[in-house]
Amino acid sequence: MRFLSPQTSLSLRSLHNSIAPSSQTNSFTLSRSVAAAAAMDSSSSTPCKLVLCGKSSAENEIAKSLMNNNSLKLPDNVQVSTLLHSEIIDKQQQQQNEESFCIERFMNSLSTNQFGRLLIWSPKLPSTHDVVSNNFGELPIGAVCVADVQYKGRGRSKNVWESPTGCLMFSFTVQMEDGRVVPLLQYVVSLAVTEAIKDVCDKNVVSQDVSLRFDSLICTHLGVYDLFQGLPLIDVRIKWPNDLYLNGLKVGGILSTSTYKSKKFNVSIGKYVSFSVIYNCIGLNVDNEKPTTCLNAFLRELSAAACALRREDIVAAFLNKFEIFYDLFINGGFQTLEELYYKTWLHSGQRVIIQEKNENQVVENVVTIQGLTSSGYLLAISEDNHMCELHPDGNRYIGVTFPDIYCSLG
Ligand SMILES: O=C(O)CCCC[C@@H]1SC[C@@H]2NC(=O)N[C@@H]21
Repeated sequence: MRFLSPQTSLSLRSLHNSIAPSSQTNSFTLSRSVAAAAAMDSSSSTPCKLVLCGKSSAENEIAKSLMNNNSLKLPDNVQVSTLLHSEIIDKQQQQQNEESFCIERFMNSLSTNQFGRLLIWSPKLPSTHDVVSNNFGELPIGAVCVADVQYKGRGRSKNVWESPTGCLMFSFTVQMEDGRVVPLLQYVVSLAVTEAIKDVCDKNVVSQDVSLRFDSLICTHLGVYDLFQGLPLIDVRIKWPNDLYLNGLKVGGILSTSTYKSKKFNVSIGKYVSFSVIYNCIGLNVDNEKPTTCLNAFLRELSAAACALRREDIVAAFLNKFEIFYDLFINGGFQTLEELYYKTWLHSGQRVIIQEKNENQVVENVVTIQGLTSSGYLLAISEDNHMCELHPDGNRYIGVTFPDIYCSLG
C-alpha cells in the first residue's frame, strides 16, 4: 500500500467518460446557503406538524407517550405540534391529496422487526435529519422520519438539499457498538436503496393491466425489461461514496452522520457500554424532474403504461431490505454484501487519473480501482503495481472532469 504525505494534494479523474461529471449543477446539492433556504420558509411561525404512527400497539403506545409529554423538539425554537395518526379525523381528505405520503400504504408494506416501526411523517419540516438527531434519546432505535417537503434540507459538505414535493426524503437511526465498521454502514444503506427500487419494480407486476403485460413482452424481446412481467427494472447505481445515479445523472444521495456516546448504562445487559449512533438520511428524486431526472420520468420513457413508483412503497421496501442487509453486515461483516455492492457501484475496473500537485508541478498517474479497503475507502492499483487508498473530497472540484474524489493519506 502506498502512503502519501499529508502535504500531497491529489486529484483524480476517470479515463472513461461513462459517468457524468458530478458538477454542482446536475446534482441536487446546490450551493445556496442554508440561511437563504430557511428564509424561503414563509410559514416558520406556524408549528411544524409531526404525525406519529406505530406498526403495532407497542409502537403506538410509544407514540402516545411522545405526544402526551410533548417530547419531540426541533432546533432553532421551531414550534412542534405532535399528532397521532389514529386521531386524525380528516384522514380521508388527506388520502385524496395525491402528493401526500400515505401512512397506511407504508405500514401495510412494512415487514420489519425493528426499522421503521415508529413513523414520524410531516407535510413540511426543516430537515428529517434534525428530527432524528435532536430527539435521539426519546425515539426508539430504527424510528423513521419522512417529510413531503423540507425547507432546510441538508446535503453533504454543508450543501443545501433542494427538497420539493416528489422527492423522497427520510432519516432513521442505527446504534452500533463496533466503531470500526461504522464507516461501512453507509454502503449498506446505499445498497438497500438500489435493491429496494428493484423490489418495488418487481412487485408492481400485480397492479399491471393486460396492455402493460403485452407492452412488457415486447420490451423483453427488445431487451429493455429484465423480467418477463413487471415494471422495467430501474438500474440505479452507486457512485462512491454516497451518490445514486440513474442513466449518468444524480438521482439521489445519502448523508450519514454519527455521534459517539461513551459509557451509557444498558439496562437489558446490565452493564456500561459505549456506542455510536448513526443518523442515516436518504434523498431520492422519485417524482420531480428538476433539476436533473427522477425515477418516474425514466419509467415513463421506458413504457408509457408503467405505473408510477410511490414513495411509501420505496421507503417500506428500503427498510425491509435494510433490516436483512444490516443483519448480514453485523453478523458476517461487509464481505457478505461485497459481491452485490460491486455489481451495483460504478467503479469496478475503472481507470482513473490521479493528479498529484506538488507546488507548481502536476504529476499524473493512472490507477485502476480494485474495490474497497477494510476501512471503507477506495482501493486502487497503479500501473507499477502499487496499491493506494483514495479518499473522498466532498464537493471539491479540482479542475478535472470526474469524480469528486481525490487521493489523500493512505
Ligand atoms: O449530499 C447528498 O448527496 C446527500 C443528500 C441527503 C439528503 C437527505 S433528504 C432527507 C435528509 N434530510 C436532510 O436534510 N438531508 C437528508
